[in-house]
Amino acid sequence: MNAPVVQLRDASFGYAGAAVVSGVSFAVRPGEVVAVLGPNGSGKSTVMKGILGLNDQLSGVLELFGEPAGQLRSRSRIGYVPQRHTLSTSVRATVREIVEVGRLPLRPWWRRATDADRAAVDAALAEVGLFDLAGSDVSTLSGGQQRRVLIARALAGEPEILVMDEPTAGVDTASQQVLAEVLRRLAASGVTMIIVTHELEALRGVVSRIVEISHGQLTFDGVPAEWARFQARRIAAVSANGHHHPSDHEPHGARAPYGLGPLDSRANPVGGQHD
Ligand SMILES: Nc1ncnc2c1ncn2[C@@H]1O[C@H](COP(=O)(O)OP(=O)(O)OP(=O)(O)O)[C@@H](O)[C@H]1O
Repeated sequence: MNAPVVQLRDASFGYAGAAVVSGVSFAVRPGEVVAVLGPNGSGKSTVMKGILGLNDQLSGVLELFGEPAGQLRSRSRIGYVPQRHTLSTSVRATVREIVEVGRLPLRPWWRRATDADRAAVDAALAEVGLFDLAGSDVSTLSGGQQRRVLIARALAGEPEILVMDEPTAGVDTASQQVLAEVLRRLAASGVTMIIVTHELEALRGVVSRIVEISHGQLTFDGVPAEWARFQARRIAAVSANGHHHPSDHEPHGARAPYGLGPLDSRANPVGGQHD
């Protein structure tokens, strides 16, 4: 089997020396599409930023492409689509100009764009269905279209893995469906992806594995069918208890995702590790 693209072993990540997530172990293999689920504030973005080297790794192991992350020579091997990020309406740039930025890490600053750069930008625009809007001012695009511009910008760097933080959040249902279709096409063409999401339903058929982070810990790792069984057991546990007592550890206002009751660590089946 191919070496994992991402391998975490007992890893802890946080900010200013304080851990937000700890003891996280999972692997992402080539071609896998891993959804990262969990309640608000549970640490999903922190894990993503940890993989990208954007916060503190406090312990454990992070390997990228089979090597310790610190030895990664080219960050462009990882494409990142940040959270809840649309392009400012004050940006005066065309769709193509924004997507071209995704090529910059691949070429020295003094070198003009080559045919290969232009072809990669064209391919990225086509991949997200924005080729015909390449000359449009990004400020005239809808929120969903702007998300697709950001995905194209990441794809233009021809990354070996795409890390996306809530790519379908905050856009209307029709745009969400278009975005899901883009992700479905990318998945079908073998692109490895890690997708933080609250909208698993929109990504049905795209996601090949699910990882759940709850209260800074990994609480589930398995295929979608196992997740469905896990959720069914949770619902049964809630029904058996009659009602939900929020845990003392549950942050104020936090809810179990998808309206399925408390995140009950007793039902935790972590163990379907793929490393
Ligand atoms: N830059 C930062 N500095 C310090 N603490 C942070 C920083 N970013 C996030 N945190 C804290 O880390 C915890 C987890 O946040 P994180 O954004 O990883 O959660 P999340 O699961 O992605 O949440 P959401 O679903 O709301 O995006 C929160 O308590 C948050 O306040």
